[in-house]
Amino acid sequence: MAAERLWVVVPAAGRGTRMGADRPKQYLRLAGRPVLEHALHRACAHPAAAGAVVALAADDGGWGEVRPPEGVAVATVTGGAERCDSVRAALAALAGRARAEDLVAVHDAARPCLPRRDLEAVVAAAAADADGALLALPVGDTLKREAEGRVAETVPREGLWRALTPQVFRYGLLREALEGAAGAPVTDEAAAVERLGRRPRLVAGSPLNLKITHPGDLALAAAALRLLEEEGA
Ligand SMILES: Nc1ccn([C@@H]2O[C@H](COP(=O)(O)OP(=O)(O)OP(=O)(O)O)[C@@H](O)[C@H]2O)c(=O)n1
Ligand SMILES: C[C@](O)(CO)[C@H](O)COP(=O)(O)O
Repeated sequence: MAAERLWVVVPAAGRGTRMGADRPKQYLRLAGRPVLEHALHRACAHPAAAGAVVALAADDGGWGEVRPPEGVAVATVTGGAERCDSVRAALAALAGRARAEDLVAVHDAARPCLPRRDLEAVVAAAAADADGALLALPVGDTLKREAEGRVAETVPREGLWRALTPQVFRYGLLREALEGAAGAPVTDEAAAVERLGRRPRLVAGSPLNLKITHPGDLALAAAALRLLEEEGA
């Protein structure tokens, strides 16, 4: 990859309500360290990483426990009501430092098990594609739509993928997309970019890169992290 510059944005301003823990899930412990620390370090483990911005809740009480990644300066910004608002705030904080042609990787604080090879693959894909790229997984289960606790319909799964993160785009494109999507119900960066008529590339990622969302996910993430660390991945 030519001499690209990569900025890392980590939205970490959520409440983790679906987790139902005694603190926001990004501050639960995995291998003795905050979930957010694992996610941040793994998202910054790319040689082109020039800096990172982490979006925190206004009343965040845990950031002080997070050790900074080596060799990557990390700034913090106050996040917003929705994930897209937090990412938008982090992008605004990069104004004046990030050039329009720089790459930005947005990675959930709730995804602590990002394999290095997946980070490198999605960044390389975005560097080679003007529409950007995101890690994703093809749906492998039969999908049902629920209504009142029963099956309403079976949803055809052909061609369906689950979006993961990092999602990687050129800074100028991503800022334009998210500014233009203000108020729209976009739940990931790709959806905002798609609204501009772009078609980001899907990069098959590891199922270990799960988002800690529900109570059972923490144990899964602990097992996934052990696997990654055993493999040196
Ligand atoms: N206003 C928000 C909402 C979410 N996030 C971040 O976006 C990521 C993915 O969001 P999600 O899994 O939905 O986290 P929460 O919103 O905390 O979870 P919940 O919906 O269960 O409250 C998380 O790292 C979360 O911290 C954020 O930065 N700002
Ligand atoms: C960005 C994301 O992780 C891709 O699957 C997902 O959209 C986050 O959604 P959430 O509802 O904010 O967890």
